[in-house]
Amino acid sequence: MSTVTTSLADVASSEAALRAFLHGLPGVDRVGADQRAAMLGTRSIKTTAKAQAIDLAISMVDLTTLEGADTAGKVRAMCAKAVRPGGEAPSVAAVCVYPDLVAVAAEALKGTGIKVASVATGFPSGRTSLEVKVSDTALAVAAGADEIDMVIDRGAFLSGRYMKVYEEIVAVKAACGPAHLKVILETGELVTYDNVRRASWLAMLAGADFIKTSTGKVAPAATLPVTLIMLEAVRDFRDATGRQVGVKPAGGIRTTKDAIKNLVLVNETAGDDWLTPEWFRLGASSLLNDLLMQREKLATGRYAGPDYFTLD
Ligand SMILES: O=C[C@H](O)COP(=O)(O)O
Repeated sequence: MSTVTTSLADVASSEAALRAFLHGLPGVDRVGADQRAAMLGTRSIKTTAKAQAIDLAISMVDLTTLEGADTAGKVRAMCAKAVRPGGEAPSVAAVCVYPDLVAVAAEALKGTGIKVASVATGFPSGRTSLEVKVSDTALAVAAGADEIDMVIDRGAFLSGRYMKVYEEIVAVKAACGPAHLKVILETGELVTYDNVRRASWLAMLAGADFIKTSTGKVAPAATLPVTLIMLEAVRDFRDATGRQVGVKPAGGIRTTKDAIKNLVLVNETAGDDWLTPEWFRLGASSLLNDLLMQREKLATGRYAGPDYFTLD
């Protein structure tokens, strides 16, 4: 049952209306969120369910490299891994790179069905003009990006200039054209859980197709309580508007245990409508290796040799 009952039609008609709506959202019970996330994180699952969960998690991975030292060769190698991770494992959902490497990834993934995601809008700080953000986005889409992972203006958000944040998301969404837009809230900088809920709603009201926790450059990144709050937000947003929005925790998700905790959180919070790569992604640079290692262990009873793929 949605916790939001006001009409959303005029919510963004003015700064005052937007502020009133966002500050009118129910407050987040911090202790409750931490406790619920911790409790869900303790859920164990049966072996067969674990094998299925591992393959589902693999299919949800946005395999990511976002380093200044990235090269075309590294991206091509990562794309090969994305297509055939190993054994009978499924392909990942997407490859996520910087804008200047989108063309390399698009070429490498042509015809595979794996999406090309590009960060944009002055990632990771976002500290640049809207003109540059829109241009950054348009160039990434023109180079072949199917998805854009943008960052919000955290300075504007934290100083209560919500309309600036809203209007930037609207402008970047327009520049995306056919590409899907993931909006990175950088929750590690938002200070409170109430701000995570507000930023989630702000991004969805502005047209986000996905809301994403983090750039992976700020700690803490994808914590379970934050992901829980964002899953509650997309659930309530769909109840209120009928539109489904995806969730992507990213940053610091390293182990199969982390991944399965996230899947339990999705199922128990938003429901199984989100338990697909279309509506839930795991943004990670090294998680895939552990998923493959645990997959091998489940299948053969032993860990494979040291020839696992590393992005480093
Ligand atoms: O968007 C994805 C993140 O940058 C990946 O973070 P990670 O390197 O901690 O897995």
